[in-house]
Amino acid sequence: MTTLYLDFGNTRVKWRLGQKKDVVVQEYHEFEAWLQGLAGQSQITSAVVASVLGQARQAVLTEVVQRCLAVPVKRCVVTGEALGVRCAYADVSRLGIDRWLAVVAAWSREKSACVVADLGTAATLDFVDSAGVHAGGFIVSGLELSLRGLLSGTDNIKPSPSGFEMASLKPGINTAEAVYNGALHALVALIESSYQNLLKSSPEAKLILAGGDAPLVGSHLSSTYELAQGLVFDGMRLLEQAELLVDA
Ligand SMILES: Nc1ncnc2c1ncn2[C@@H]1O[C@H](COP(=O)(O)OP(=O)(O)OP(=O)(O)O)[C@@H](O)[C@H]1O
Ligand SMILES: CC(C)(CO)[C@@H](O)C(=O)NCCC(=O)O
Ligand SMILES: [K+]
Repeated sequence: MTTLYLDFGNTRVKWRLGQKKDVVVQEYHEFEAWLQGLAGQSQITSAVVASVLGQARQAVLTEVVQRCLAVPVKRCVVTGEALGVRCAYADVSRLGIDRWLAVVAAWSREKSACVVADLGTAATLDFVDSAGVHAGGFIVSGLELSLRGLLSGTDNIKPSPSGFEMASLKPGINTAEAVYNGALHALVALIESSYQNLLKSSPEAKLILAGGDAPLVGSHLSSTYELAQGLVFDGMRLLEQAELLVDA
């Protein structure tokens, strides 16, 4: 009995097999070929998907999973309450499933107030209190996307492509530093101020980072934080165990 857990993100697919802890990243253009290969070599008996994609793309990918694996496929959905966490959105179906899974997993683990920052294509911050009440959150552009947005909306910002690995929180003395450091600083400042604010009401609050840019952004934080890259997958397993999944 092995379950394949799939996280359909905006840029890439991530997956985890059974109880394994490592998360593997897959590009969409090679998804079907990869899945066929995996079907041949693993004893997969079911699949669980979490998707932030629109209905049409999600349906196509779900069909690919059903066709390649020929196993029951379940889907994670946001509910008003799950594992002691209460959702802040009035229309829970509008909250991104990745945010919900991360919040449910973080709170189940910590049982304390948390800021959960998922730093992917978009960067999201979600807040949950010590009673498991989700207070909502923020959605901003992730590092790459914020830079791309800036460059596409202006005519004469032309940085040399130095990359975020070189970035720091210092004011830039050339265009590349100004834009890369600016995007990094904006995200770091949002995380720090959000967390410091939560600490005022919940001194035991934790700061938890996930997503592709978590190690880089985390390295520039002065607050103490935990890296939890498998958070969305931990949430998938928790909803599965709680029998909160629906048929895909
Ligand atoms: N090999 C890589 N390819 C793409 N992005 C990467 C890679 N390594 C690190 N990153 C960084 O990770 C970020 C994307 O994060 P992540 O992989 O969590 O998002 P995603 O796959 O687009 O999924 P989601 O839609 O869930 O955010 C980018 O901003 C980029 O800077
Ligand atoms: C914000 C993203 C893109 C982050 O992956 C995703 O959670 C999403 O598409 N959310 C839907 C909008 C919302 O959460 O309010
Ligand atoms: K994500």
